[in-house]
Amino acid sequence: AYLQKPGYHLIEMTDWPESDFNLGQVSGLALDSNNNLVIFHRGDHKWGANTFSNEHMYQQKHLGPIQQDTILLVDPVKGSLLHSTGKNLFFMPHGITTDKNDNYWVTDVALHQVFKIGNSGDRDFQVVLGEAFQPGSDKYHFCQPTDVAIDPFSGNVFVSDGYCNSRILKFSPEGKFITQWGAGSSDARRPLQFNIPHSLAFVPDQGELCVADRQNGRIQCFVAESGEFVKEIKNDEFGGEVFAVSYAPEHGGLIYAVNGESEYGKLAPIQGFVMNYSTGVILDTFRPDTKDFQMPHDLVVARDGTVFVGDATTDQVLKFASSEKAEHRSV
Ligand SMILES: O=C(N[C@@H](O)C(=O)O)c1ccccc1
Repeated sequence: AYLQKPGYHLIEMTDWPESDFNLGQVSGLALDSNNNLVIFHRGDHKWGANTFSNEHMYQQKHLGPIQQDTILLVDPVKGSLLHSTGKNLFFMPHGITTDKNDNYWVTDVALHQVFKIGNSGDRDFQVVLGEAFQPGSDKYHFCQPTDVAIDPFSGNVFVSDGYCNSRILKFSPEGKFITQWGAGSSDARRPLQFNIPHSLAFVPDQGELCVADRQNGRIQCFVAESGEFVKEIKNDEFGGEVFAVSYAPEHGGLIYAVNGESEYGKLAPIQGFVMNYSTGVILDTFRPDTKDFQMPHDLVVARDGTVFVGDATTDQVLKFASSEKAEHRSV
């Protein structure tokens, strides 16, 4: 019940991490079944204005795949490196999640593909969806897919597709197409319209899937089984763009989000939000202690309530804990 107590507030743990991970652009974060932190980053590859053609074709194949390990497993308390993998596999990492066997499911916006890989990083992908470097919008092609979420009960796989397709697809655990929903538009009033579905969060206690509808500056939630629209969560404090969303079942259900700088300029401070899932009411906002967020790109919430945020411009992962907990720490 720490949330209801006055004085609850997430503050940055400025002494975390203890190690320097030499991160590139941090695109995705996940947690494994031990609540270890998984970081998906781009090494020396950067997504800039000329990285893709107007037809969404990746322009830097000649650079080859990223030579650094792109998937890091990190101790959430100390911030020490436990394991790293994923070198020579990816060109432009984006989203990452884990399934109940701690396999990694990732998206690569340059490859326009989704992969399931074992956490030992063995090169043999267990599932590959999409055609390498080939954007498309049928059941077998994506266009800059942004994230993956797994239903822990059925093992079904959800893909947010993406920068240039504006839809959600659902696959079986083995990667067999089941269904899809959504359409593209910047019409921020109508349900099922997306303008960059950018991040996914599965809500296990409701059997729902929430989507950060980035350029529409809102979160849309759906029945995971059918894709039926359930609700929209939108707050003026989002300022026009919502980059990432994460869910925690504690305290009746909390949904977390980070916003982004709107294309119309900085309409609101860039920060994290803690919201009551059923009402959408903001319970807390949080931002770094000293340096501002630049492009908070993904976030995850650990079982103990600590929050990790990956920033794709400062190339950092920041850790936040409730001030009460932090006070215990400082004693
Ligand atoms: O949004 C962009 N990138 C981030 O989301 C990301 O790096 O994933 C982007 C869009 C156009 C050009 C360059 C970058």
